Amino acid sequence: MSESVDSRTKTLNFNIGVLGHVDSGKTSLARALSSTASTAAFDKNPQSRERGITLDLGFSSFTVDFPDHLRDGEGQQPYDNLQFTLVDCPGHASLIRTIIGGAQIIDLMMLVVDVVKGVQTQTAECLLIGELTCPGMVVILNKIDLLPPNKRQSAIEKMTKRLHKTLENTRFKDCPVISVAAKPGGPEAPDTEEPQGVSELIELLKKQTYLPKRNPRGDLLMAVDHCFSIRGQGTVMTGTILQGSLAINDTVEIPALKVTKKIKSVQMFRKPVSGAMQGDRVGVCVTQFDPKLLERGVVCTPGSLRTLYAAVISVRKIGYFKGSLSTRAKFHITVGHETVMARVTFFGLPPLGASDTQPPPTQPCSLETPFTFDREYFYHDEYVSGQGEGSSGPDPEQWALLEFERPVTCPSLCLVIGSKLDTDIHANACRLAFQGRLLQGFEDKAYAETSLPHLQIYKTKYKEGQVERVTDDYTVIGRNLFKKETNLQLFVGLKVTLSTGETGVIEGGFGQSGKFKIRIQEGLSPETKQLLSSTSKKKGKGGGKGGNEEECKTDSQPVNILLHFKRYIFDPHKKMVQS
Ligand SMILES: Nc1nc2c(ncn2[C@@H]2O[C@H](COP(=O)(O)OP(=O)(O)OP(=O)(O)O)[C@@H](O)[C@H]2O)c(=O)[nH]1
Repeated sequence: MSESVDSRTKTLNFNIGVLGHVDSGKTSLARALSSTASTAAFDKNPQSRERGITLDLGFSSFTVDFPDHLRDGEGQQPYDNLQFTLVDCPGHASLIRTIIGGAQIIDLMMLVVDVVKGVQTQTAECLLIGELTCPGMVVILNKIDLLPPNKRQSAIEKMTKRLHKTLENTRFKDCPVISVAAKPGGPEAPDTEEPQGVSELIELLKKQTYLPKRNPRGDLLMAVDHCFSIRGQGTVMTGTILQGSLAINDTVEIPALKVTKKIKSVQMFRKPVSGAMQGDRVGVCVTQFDPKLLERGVVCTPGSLRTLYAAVISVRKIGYFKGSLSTRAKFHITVGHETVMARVTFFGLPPLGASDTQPPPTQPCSLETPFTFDREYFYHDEYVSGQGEGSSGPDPEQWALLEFERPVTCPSLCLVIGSKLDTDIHANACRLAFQGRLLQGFEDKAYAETSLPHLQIYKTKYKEGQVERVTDDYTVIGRNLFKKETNLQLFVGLKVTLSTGETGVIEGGFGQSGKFKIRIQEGLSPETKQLLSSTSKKKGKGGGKGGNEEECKTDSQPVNILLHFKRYIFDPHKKMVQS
């Protein structure tokens, strides 16, 4: 390792996400906390300043002494100091895609709540995103200067209690709540006005810091959030290394542009370094390309990411989502760092007793072993289970097939969030619908024919009709099972059961009105014949092959016909199989 890398490894970089409802004071707080601003910190985007809201992720950092509790057993500290990188996420509801992307690179989340307004819609969504993506959280009650001094303490205590109640059923039920005034006096106040509670907050953040797992090995994956060019030098991409490491002279791929580039230099918070690894926030200068082509995206080891047209994911419903998860419906799918529309087919194993032909999968899904589907699975019409509050990890019982509207580039096993972003943002409703992990991706456009030969998703259907009349001891005519327009050919050969116990096989249609002929293999029992003839018996005019035999026509339909079959929702071979 070179000297500069050695000196770099002495600083632990810890990423803190700043999330919360619009205008809760996230940017003000990041500004109050930070000493060193990176390229995009503090709403430098001119449009952002014009609109007074954060439009993109902002990054800034400050360095503190290495916390005592992170020293090893002998009192040695593995790093010289601790650098907090703040990832200021936009609060506006329309920017939720950016928030989800930002949340995936953080080690700790600061949830900023306006102490006067309490938990608002986006506060709740951010809390949920934090639950899905982030190991720890600190709640910041901001704008305490707006509370009258004589009631301040009691108001803070009341709000803290309320928040703990909100967090009761989440992973963050014991998380600390601290109050501050990031910008006392608001926008009109002079910058000389000192923020309140910020040094206490820094102490709290130090206490909450843990040694994040950083692994320099494996393929490189870097989330790029900004891109610009430097005349005469090249194009700089800034972002966070999510996986692996990089070094000067490495060749990296930019999958969105389908190009590879050589790394010319690397910087961490304006200091040149020769390399960086997982968890580090870097600026990487590569050989020139037009920065406008890559506003956001990923950079990786050449060939390590796949472009997927479809995927199978583990899936769990988000308890706060009030809408229905209808299968074959379209959802916004955030997969890795991209959000695209996809058609979603939910499926799971058959409920116990529903089928005796479906053994459980030999290889339950896990984060380590990609899942392969080698048998048929039961299909759920409407996905209803998983009432938990968005806890992470795959649900071994339920999956979904995603068919993307445009191909996505992502790492395997990455987080997937399904949402209904077209829901009215003023509707005060949670838009995040389900979460999961990507288990199997399909790179082939014609995946249904080639890549998914074994995945069949079906639905068990029950239909009930009635015997209309008997034509002979071995044949009855049924009705009310199919519509006039149903293609009866699809049902020929399927087994039916009569409510009197006999079994039969659908032989074909009878006439034009959806009636059908059933062959009773063992023949009708005398009791059934009696039943069918007793209700209302008319002398037939003869018909069918047994034209000379007695024909019975019933008016009150005493004998029902039960048909139980599998209808395939997804089947590359498009066949219909009876269970
Ligand atoms: N009185 C008072 N006003 C504050 C405080 N902190 C922030 N503000 C004001 O609240 C408004 C919003 O602050 P920002 O920091 O832009 O809020 P934000 O959460 O980053 O906003 P978005 O990123 O657009 O969601 C600004 O007018 C700030 O001056 C505070 O502690 N007290």
